[in-house]
Amino acid sequence: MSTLTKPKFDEELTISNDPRNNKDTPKTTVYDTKDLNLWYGDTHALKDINLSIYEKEVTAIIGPSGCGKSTYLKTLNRMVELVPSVRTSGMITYKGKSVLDKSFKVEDLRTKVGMVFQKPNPFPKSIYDNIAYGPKIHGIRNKKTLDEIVEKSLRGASIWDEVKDRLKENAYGLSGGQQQRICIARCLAIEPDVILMDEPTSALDPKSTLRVEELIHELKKEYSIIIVTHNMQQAARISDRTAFFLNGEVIEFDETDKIFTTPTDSRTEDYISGRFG
Ligand SMILES: Nc1ncnc2c1ncn2[C@@H]1O[C@H](COP(=O)(O)OP(=O)(O)OP(=O)(O)O)[C@@H](O)[C@H]1O
Repeated sequence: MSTLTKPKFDEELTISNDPRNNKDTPKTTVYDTKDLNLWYGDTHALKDINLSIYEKEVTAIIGPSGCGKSTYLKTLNRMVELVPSVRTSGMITYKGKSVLDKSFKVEDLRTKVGMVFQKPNPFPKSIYDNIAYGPKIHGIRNKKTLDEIVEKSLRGASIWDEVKDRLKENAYGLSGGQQQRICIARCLAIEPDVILMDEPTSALDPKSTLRVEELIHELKKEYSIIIVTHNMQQAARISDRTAFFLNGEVIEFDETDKIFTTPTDSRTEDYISGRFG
């Protein structure tokens, strides 16, 4: 069987006392998905999805094109509602609250759940204003508070040192990799619990990809991260758990090491060893 080994970041070797590494410690879930189905008109895009997303972990979603990865991610923050033909059944809870229930205000959900997209999409504004935008919308006007949020968010996204002397410059003047970290900083500025990432490095060069992967590894100390990726080495490198989607179904969901070394389902094995997809 061809499998991928999971290279360790240096730091992982030093956190063996972390209670999250103790298999006997019950983990807290942020999202629970039960029997979720989703249709775009007649297209049955998600079928009986059951998944738990654990706090302060990186969960990777892998699978071939069109298997429903992005749809699932966009269901978690209700972006999928923007498509008029969408229908759902089943249940998603975020910290016990029913996400798909219309009484859960989408604005409240989005202050807790940030999203980073495949293509870096900074606003055509200064670096500073990109980060301050969300907090301003939430009513923060005090310049000193905004300055602090901007610095903290840019530091959190590992880009402060690169941009601290050019905060008034347009974010479009940055490289693609820097723009993506600005988008991550913009997401951190609203102090979310969860960060959804839809192929966040697929438009980046290998060096920028590594920076973002290292950043994700840092961010999971504070945030729960769900990442859709086509890059199986990336999933193996950075995630704690992996869900393998195929034709709208979750075929297997387990600890990443298990998925990439001893998968239970032969379809998972075929996919991770490159036999299809
Ligand atoms: N807005 C939409 N309207 C109708 N069908 C859609 C829409 N978006 C996605 N679909 C369909 O839903 C299914 C799942 O698509 P989705 O984009 O979630 O897959 P994916 O696994 O993220 O694919 P990729 O890896 O190519 O991004 C596909 O059959 C797709 O054609």
